Amino acid sequence: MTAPLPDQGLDPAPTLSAPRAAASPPRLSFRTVALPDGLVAAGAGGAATAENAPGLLDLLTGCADVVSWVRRGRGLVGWGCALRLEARGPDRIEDLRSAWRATVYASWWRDALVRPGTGPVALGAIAFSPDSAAASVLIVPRFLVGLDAAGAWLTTAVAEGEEHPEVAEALSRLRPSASARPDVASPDAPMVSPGSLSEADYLDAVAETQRRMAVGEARKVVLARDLLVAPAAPLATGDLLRRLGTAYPSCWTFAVDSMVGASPELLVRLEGRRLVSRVLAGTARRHSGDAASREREVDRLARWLAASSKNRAEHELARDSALSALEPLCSVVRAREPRVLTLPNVLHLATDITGVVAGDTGALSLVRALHPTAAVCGTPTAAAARIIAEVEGMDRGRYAGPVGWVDWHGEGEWCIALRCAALPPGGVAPGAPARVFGGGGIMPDSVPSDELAETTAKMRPVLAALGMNGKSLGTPR
Ligand SMILES: C=C(O[C@H]1C=CC=C(C(=O)O)[C@@H]1O)C(=O)O
Repeated sequence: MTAPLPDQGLDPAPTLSAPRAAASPPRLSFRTVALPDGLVAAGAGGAATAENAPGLLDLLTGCADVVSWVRRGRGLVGWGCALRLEARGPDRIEDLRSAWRATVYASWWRDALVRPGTGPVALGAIAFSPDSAAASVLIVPRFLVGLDAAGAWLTTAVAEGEEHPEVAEALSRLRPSASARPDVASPDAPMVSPGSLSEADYLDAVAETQRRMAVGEARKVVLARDLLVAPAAPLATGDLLRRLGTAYPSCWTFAVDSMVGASPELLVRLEGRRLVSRVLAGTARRHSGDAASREREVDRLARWLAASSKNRAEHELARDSALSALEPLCSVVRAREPRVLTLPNVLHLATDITGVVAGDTGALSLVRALHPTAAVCGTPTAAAARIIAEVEGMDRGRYAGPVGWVDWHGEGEWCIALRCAALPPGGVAPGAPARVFGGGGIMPDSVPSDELAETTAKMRPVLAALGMNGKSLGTPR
């Protein structure tokens, strides 16, 4: 008998509204067990190593309904859904936080490892705007495999009273299914069509935003656009993730509720009482070329970026917004001097922040305080959010919202959902396009055509994973 695909044959998950779950929490049972050494390996981006053990992202080969949180080959991947909590509106983050807390209190678990990511864990994706039609969600996967420096584990989640699957059965689901199609890149280019705004509309939106900034309405506004991209052949979400993880190993390769991407921006990680955050804003676009010219280009761009007054001012506003959100919740918080972060497609100005939280503040409370930073909204926040709503012409859904995971005592790791796409249910295929997002901070002295090129450069990770080659991607200006 062939093993079923990991996301096949599982019962549909119960979906609960977060306020309902907070009032009458579901009772779940979790079980975490250590996995034998060598079963899963930490390949660079989550893909197989020389020893031939599958990487975390290899476990998702051919799968559609998956969750992922992988960086440098370590993290969490899962499939199936034991519980889905949903929230909407201005209180969506607090509603999810209290529903998760109530669920944890009502649940039971066995976890001999007690490490970050073991025991009860939920992965979440939160809408950028309180007015979004998209649900903000926390998902408890039925099977979750984790890998850290000390080894791998498996957590299973079932309703109270149900049997946990045998470890052997769960392990059989870990092996990439023999029936899964190998990930072969299609020779044909994907179909690309404009999303909510054409390129010309986006340039108009930038001009309108700058006009409003000139009369003092805001100092910085982050504007985004979307593209609809359908690959030439069906592409499993797991395969898309593996391509992202391999090309962008230093980013967080995420998948939650059909939002997939490789984000470089850490909104907040809370471990014990210590937090870490990495604010990104200010961008230089990389071009292609041979290895030597790429190296020279990185040096030149890094010097240019560090000296650019427009990018420094844009960065400072994002950094200040994160610091002022964190300060009231921390007994101490410190920011380093900005540095340049180099990624395969772009360079960013980056500020690393560390702190110690006061009281029993959890990761979701920090997320609520931080979102939206001026890296994705602007300054002042309310004015920038209003301009975005009026000028951008689209519902961002979960793009630019928080994405990450939270554990049983409120610790976890959250990024901003950037360099990402919203996939149709069931995954991308010809006729079923992904909605790919890219944005950038507009300043009074921004050059609109540069901002447009920057959005394309930021879409490159996902466009390339969807099969657009260098030529069809164009050379960013
Ligand atoms: C809004 C995005 O990027 C943000 C993060 C880093 C640099 C940014 C910038 O330079 O504009 C943006 O603030 C995006 O990737 O869609």
